[in-house]
Amino acid sequence: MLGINHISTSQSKATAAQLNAAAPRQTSSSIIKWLFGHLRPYKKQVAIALTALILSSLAWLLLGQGIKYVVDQGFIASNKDALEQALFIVIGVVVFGSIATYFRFYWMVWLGERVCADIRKSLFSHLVTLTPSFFENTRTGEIISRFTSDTTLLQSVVGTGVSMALRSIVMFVGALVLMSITSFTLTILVFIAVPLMLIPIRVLGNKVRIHSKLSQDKVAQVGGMIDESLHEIHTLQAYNHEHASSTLFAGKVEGVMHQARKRIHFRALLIAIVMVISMTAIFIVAYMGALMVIDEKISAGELTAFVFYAVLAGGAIATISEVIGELQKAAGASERIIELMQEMPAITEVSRAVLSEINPQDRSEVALSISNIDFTYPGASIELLTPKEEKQSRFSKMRGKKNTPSQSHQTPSSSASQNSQVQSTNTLSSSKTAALAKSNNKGEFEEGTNANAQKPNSKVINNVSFDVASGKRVAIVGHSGAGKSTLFELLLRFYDVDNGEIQLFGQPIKQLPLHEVRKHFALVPQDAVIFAGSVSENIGFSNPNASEDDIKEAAKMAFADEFIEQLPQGYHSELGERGVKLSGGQKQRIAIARAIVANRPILLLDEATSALDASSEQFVKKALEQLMQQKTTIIIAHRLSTVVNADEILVLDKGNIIARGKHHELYEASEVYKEFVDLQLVE
Ligand SMILES: Nc1ncnc2c1ncn2[C@@H]1O[C@H](COP(=O)(O)OP(=O)(O)OP(=O)(O)O)[C@@H](O)[C@H]1O
Repeated sequence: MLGINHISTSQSKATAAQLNAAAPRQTSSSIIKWLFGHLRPYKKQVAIALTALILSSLAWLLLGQGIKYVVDQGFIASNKDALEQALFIVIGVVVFGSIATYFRFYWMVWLGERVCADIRKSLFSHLVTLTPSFFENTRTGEIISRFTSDTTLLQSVVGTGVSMALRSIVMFVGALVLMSITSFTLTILVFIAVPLMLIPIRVLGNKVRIHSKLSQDKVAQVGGMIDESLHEIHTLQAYNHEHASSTLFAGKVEGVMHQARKRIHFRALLIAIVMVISMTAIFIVAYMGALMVIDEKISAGELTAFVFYAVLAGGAIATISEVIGELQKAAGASERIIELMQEMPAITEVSRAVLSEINPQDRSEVALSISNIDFTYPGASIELLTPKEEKQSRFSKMRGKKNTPSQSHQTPSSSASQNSQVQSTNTLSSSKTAALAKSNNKGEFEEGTNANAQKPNSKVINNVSFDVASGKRVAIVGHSGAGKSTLFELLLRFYDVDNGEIQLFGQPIKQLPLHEVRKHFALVPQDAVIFAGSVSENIGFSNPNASEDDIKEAAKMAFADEFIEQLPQGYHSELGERGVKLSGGQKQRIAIARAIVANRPILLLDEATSALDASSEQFVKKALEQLMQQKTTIIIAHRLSTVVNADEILVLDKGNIIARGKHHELYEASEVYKEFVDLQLVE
């Protein structure tokens, strides 16, 4: 079956930790540069936010002077007029500060949201260019987590965190200056108290951070389990696994709770200790200040203003230390996002300058020409290295060389696939690698056997050659695991062949842009893929220029129009996630209509093996016939009628073409084909 649904939740997938291990570590400055690089297009908004931030901070600092005036000129001098005047000034300052705060808050949070939206957009655009091998080796849950929680973390840090930190820095410096002007002696006293406060902030803050990280990891595991259970709900329920899954889930949630308890404990302790130290320090400073007032060294107003500034400065320090923790978290999140952004597609296009396009007029008689191709899945051969080769491989990796010994025989043109092999080697978990090695060898691989002797068997496609003339129909038959779907993957250039060449209308596909190759193929996988969306959106998915009429026309040709019209909102009916509201045959007809709308010259069809009821079967058969009219078709055949009507049949066995010809010739000439037809093909 063609693995169109590449993202699965297989246990054997590499975790992000393994992915991260392979990626180069980011330095703090590169992370900051990357993050603030996203602010560059919004210089105007940054300027407004910063101006508002400075103005609002100055307003709050000015308030201290207002308080001093109230105390000295109003209270102490018992002057009602001065009190009234001071009241108006203070209210004016408060209103001004509040307006500036509005702008500061609005634009800072706006910038956070903006940066987050931009990062999400570019991350998604990048992810959809990565080749399937990447998604086979990375857990979906991890990618989703980078998308959602990591970008959300950045959003809150850029929006709120940075704003709070900047405001606190301005406040702290301003308060410090005003404190020293008000009373130098008291300022020195405060300076003795500040380090006392910083010690618990540093020690306990570290503990809080460690436990936050651990609890984030545990939350990610919970997310992974929800993702897996809900996607596989049918299997879960069919095996009455609800209770067992719930128990397992409860265990994981309790794990989060346990971790959270430790984090909360340290956080609460931190708050309590900082409170004791800061309040004690303030009271001691206030006491010393009161003594100075009695000795008439400073005025009562000055003391009040001083305490006000000391509280502001203390608050600013607490905020800064909190934000530093947040920034560290954000740095981790940025690093995880940057790693994803730096992940390169395993398939690389040759330089734009030498890329050509296929002119529809120049389409040659031969639509596809496949010559002597070999292919091994990336990473599949690593398990087959001899201990000596493994040692060499590790050594060359340590020295930064990319080639593993098993790749050294490859031609320079296969460098992209070499890169992908190196990537996957780095990221594949050992269980996956072992599984792959086993599957590729069809059980022939045994521990302790000579690895070199096994090497040829790891090839999924072995020296395959065939041509498909324009307008002809080629059927591929073979046992499960013979390599039929892999051939499709190679034609669509999801992977590069290790040796040999594939030509599309006379041009090597490696010389064509990827989109140019793929725009010549319409793919109908065995399991029809339905996206969450309306019927129209699902059919029109393959062609953004398709009109409503084109979509209806295609649905009619695919014998889907009738059942679509019976849906509650016809073509606008929502199909639900993965098309849960449709039957198997209906999904297939939607997929066929999608291929009709695409109107591509070559069809890649993977005939469904799942049994449909007789009338559905007939509809799907007729729909496929419509689709294949006047098209070049390669079809992975599971039905007798398909092979009987094919212009050529290729019999694939363990990656080799072992027989080819028309049905009646092969049935007579090839034992394997005869056996295959008799046992496997349905009427
Ligand atoms: N992404 C992959 N990574 C590693 N090995 C793979 C991958 N996909 C398939 N294989 C292996 O390649 C071999 C050929 O698989 P392929 O899916 O091409 O077979 P198939 O003939 O289409 O089988 P089926 O009829 O069961 O779909 C199998 O041994 C399979 O285990």
